[in-house]
Amino acid sequence: MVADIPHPQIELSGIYTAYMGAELPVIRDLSLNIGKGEFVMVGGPNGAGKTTLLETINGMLYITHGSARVCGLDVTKQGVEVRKRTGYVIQSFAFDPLTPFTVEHVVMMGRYGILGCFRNPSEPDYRAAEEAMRMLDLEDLAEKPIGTLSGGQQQKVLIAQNLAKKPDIMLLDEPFSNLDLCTREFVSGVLEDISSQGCTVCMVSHAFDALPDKDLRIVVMDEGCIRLNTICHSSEVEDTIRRMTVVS
Ligand SMILES: Nc1ncnc2c1ncn2[C@@H]1O[C@H](COP(=O)(O)OP(=O)(O)OP(=O)(O)O)[C@@H](O)[C@H]1O
Repeated sequence: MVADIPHPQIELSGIYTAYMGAELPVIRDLSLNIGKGEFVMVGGPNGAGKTTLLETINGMLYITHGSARVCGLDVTKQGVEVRKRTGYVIQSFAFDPLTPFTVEHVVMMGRYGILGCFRNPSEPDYRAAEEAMRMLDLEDLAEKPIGTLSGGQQQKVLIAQNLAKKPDIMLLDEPFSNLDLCTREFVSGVLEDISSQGCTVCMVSHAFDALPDKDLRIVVMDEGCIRLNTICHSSEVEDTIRRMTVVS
């Protein structure tokens, strides 16, 4: 276990999270503190509750017991505010080939949640969207219809969309799943940059070959609980997670 964080940005204490209509909670008595700007890898076997953890932090799921504070906000009461400050790249999303939006439209959608209803984007919104596209090297694709892009290109657009929000926390569910090694390294570098600028990065991933060359927090889950919460160098992440998830 790792030392306490004096002012955690994500503060979960004894939480239980249930899906609507489900008899039992998926996450059970889970406590986790994450500090501002940390780079966190969440691992564990299929069905361990990793996505459920991200969606709990984001205020998308029903927390039946315990306390959850994110950016100083009570997740159960201020979920909308939490989501304005949080980017969330969901797992394996693919656009319909006929989706009528271009890449720049889709990236700009990242601004609409914080803009509010019936307000047109203004200069700072266009700037944020352009910067996000530049960071992900998408400028040449800006006017292409999103549905005509490859899976990996669409994945980069979704990351850019969330970066355009300028989030305090970036949650990513298997962001590397469609990416080749070179692109994984590139995206990992972008995530490392935003984390060193103070954005907390919390990533679920089964791919360990393109992590930033530094110490990361590793959270290993199983059956809705945290089995390990430690800090180790990225080169040790795969072994650490493998040791914890080996079938006995
Ligand atoms: N919408 C839902 N309604 C009810 N139960 C759900 C729902 N989504 C997930 N679950 C259940 O919650 C548990 C944890 O699922 P979750 O998607 O969080 O796992 P995971 O660790 O992200 O798995 P994977 O690595 O396969 O993506 C599973 O038992 C799953 O069946």
